[in-house]
Amino acid sequence: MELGPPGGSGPAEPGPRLRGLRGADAAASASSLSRFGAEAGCRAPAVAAVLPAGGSGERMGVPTPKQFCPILERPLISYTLQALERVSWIKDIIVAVTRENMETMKGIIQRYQHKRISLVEAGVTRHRSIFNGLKALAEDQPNCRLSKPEVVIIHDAVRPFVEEDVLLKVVTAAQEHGASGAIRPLVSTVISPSADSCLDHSLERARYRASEMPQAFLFDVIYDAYQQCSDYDLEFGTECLHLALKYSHIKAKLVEGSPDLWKVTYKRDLYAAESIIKERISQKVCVVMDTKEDEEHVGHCLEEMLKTELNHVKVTSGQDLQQIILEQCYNFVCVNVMTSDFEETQRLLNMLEESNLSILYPVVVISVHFLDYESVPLGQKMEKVMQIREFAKEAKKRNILLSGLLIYFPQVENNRGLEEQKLRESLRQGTTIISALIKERNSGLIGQLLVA
Ligand SMILES: Nc1ccn([C@@H]2O[C@H](COP(=O)(O)OP(=O)(O)OP(=O)(O)O)[C@@H](O)[C@H]2O)c(=O)n1
Ligand SMILES: O=P(O)(O)OC[C@@H](O)[C@@H](O)[C@@H](O)CO
Repeated sequence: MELGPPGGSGPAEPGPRLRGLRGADAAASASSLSRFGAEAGCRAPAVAAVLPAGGSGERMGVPTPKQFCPILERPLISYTLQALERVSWIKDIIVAVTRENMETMKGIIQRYQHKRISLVEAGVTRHRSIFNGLKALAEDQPNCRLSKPEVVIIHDAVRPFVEEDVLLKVVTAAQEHGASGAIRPLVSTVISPSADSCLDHSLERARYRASEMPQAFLFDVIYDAYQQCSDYDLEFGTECLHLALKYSHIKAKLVEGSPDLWKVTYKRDLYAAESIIKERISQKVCVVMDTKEDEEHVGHCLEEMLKTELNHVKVTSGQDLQQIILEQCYNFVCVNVMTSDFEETQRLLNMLEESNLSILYPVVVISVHFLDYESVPLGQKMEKVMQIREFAKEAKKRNILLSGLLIYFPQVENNRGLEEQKLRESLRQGTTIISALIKERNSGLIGQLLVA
């Protein structure tokens, strides 16, 4: 049993954070449990979490255990850790991993700056892994440096989409009832096959629920249950709530969970998880441009068109860029009018590097150049614009996906009406390209110069 850095028993740190961001959501999170405590007339409980992460992921059908499979080049388990670290009232997070994966796990903790994590050795079954995690928190263990919690959350490491509200619900229900677990409606009907694989009977689906995670327990309830557990239960059991009922005679309070609580089990689940993450980080876009320009400025035209494709488009000239980065916007459109220089874009890339923003998620940066590439031969500008490939190689090392986009901006007024129509068409095409780059986050397009 190997515990991680002593930081686990220290004050709650909100995990990976952007430089300069006070734990705003950490403060909000801390108040949620203490607020509950006040309303319920009791003090907020000390809470720890145990994450079983010692499986081999056979049903995923790939050599890498699914908890370490990458999503947007980051291991799945890191998303789950991040979700729990957002909750500042969870003081310690115990992760059970196999001895052979211990170094991998330590590398993930270091690279993604996870906090409050302690590692224990997993067991040969999920229940044994959970039991090892609980032992690390029990005070009756030698070399125990973690304080015993009043309430312990148990959550599969391969369920990355867990929010504070459901954690708060199961913890407060466990405080009152001794145990609690998230449930979801069944999608398929449960049937019982006969010995010759024919239908024996089926269950009335509406009367049953799927047991999901997170679950929470008064620590002594679940620890006593595991200590009394039969080897059969430890070997073949899959339900912690059942152990609390069978050995501690506690009937868990069931809490309706959200659809996102599902467990990543098959390869399709990994694709689904990646789509959800991409969708979440593609919502906010920041357009960096000279806002002193008048409303007719092409940058504002682009802004208006982007608003038809993307939900939250924010424009800045640069002053509040630091705050926008702190608010975790992962998509930036840098507008350059009649120049193929990259000063503005380079300035943005430098700020992003200093912020650590791209540690957890790939940041998309699109360097947009409004150029009259019909009347002015591109050759005069290509050598500059082609620098984007070099910039993009360096940016990729920092998980920043940089692409270039040329938007036609006619300067010779032969036929005003036709030129304006061409500009609108190019703006529309440019908007479609920007939206696709943000939503797809395809690292295969970095350094490419796209033409609208
Ligand atoms: N000996 C084990 C087996 C499973 N788990 C963990 O329990 C969680 C849920 O288990 P499951 O989805 O069954 O994971 P695997 O056992 O890895 O999957 P499979 O059954 O497909 O091999 C996972 O986070 C898994 O890593 C564990 O800590 N120790
Ligand atoms: O490890 P398995 O995937 O076999 O089973 C785990 C699930 O049973 C478990 O996560 C929920 O049902 C809640 O107990």
